[in-house]
Amino acid sequence: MSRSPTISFIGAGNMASAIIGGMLDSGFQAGDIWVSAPDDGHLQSIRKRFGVSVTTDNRYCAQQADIVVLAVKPQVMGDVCRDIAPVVQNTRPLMVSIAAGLTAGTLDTWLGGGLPLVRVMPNTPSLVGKGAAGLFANSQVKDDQRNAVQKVFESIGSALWVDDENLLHSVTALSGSGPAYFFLMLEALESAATEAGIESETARALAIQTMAGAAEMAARSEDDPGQLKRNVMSPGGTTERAINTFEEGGLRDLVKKAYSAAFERSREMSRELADKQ
Ligand SMILES: NC(=O)C1=CN([C@@H]2O[C@H](COP(=O)(O)OP(=O)(O)OC[C@H]3O[C@@H](n4cnc5c(N)ncnc54)[C@H](O)[C@@H]3O)[C@@H](O)[C@H]2O)C=CC1
Ligand SMILES: O=C(O)[C@@H]1CCC=N1
Repeated sequence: MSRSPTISFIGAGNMASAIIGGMLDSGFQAGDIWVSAPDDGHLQSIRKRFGVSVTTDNRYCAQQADIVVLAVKPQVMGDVCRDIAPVVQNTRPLMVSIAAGLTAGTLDTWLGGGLPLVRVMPNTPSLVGKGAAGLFANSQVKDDQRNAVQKVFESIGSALWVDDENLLHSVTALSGSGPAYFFLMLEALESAATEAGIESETARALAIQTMAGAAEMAARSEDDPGQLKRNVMSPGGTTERAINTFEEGGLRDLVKKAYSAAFERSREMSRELADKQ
């Protein structure tokens, strides 16, 4: 693929929008991108927002592409794959699935077998070029295809390959679902501060800047997060009180439980969805 690849997205929702928005910001061309979905608000909004080509015909969309990104909910993936299978068996693009839980083996069966397929677990901060994605390639994927998909996901954040597909359950529980964990923390902080009397806009701005600043420091610092935390905790001061409150309230156990719940749900989905569709 020496020219820019044509990339088709099947599905026009949150994650497709985040990836496309990030790609366009980093220099990919709207003219190289196709999107298909039922004629709903998603499809129209993606067309208006990004100027990409859209269609309600998944087969036509898939036919345009060197890379087909499957960006529908796992529950409808079986129908979508079986519908486009005759087309992609003929054109043989690189297939990329971003669905949680669905294994490369299940997808390959639905797509008629033998196609190069990469599973990616991305996340929504891809929209602002700060995504974190885990990638797994099946044995049909050639080096140039691996490089092409890496280029897409590196253009919107970091892209790390895993050799064992099972590790994608962990990636899902960590960085796939992870943005929501931090948004929850923002919500909770904002509401605590608002109840204590700060205007909600001010509270939100301070909380967001604090989270962004802490993340940037953790990324740049040679100290581990524990040390960075201790640097804020003046003995007998305010942070110490708050951190003790978190520890006594069992925050670490709660985080472990939430992580395991997401991990187990990812495994459960791979079994359930393979049987059902
Ligand atoms: N939202 C997130 O943070 C992440 C989502 N994912 C995965 O991305 C995939 C999409 O998730 P979201 O974007 O959040 O869902 P969404 O519900 O926002 O988008 C799904 C899209 O699929 C379209 N669609 C429904 N039926 C279709 C069909 N038969 N043919 C073509 N398009 C169809 C809908 O119109 C919609 O545009 C899921 O498989 C999910 O597991 C992966 C990582 C993160
Ligand atoms: O909640 C979900 O199932 C998807 C996968 C990771 C983030 N959203």
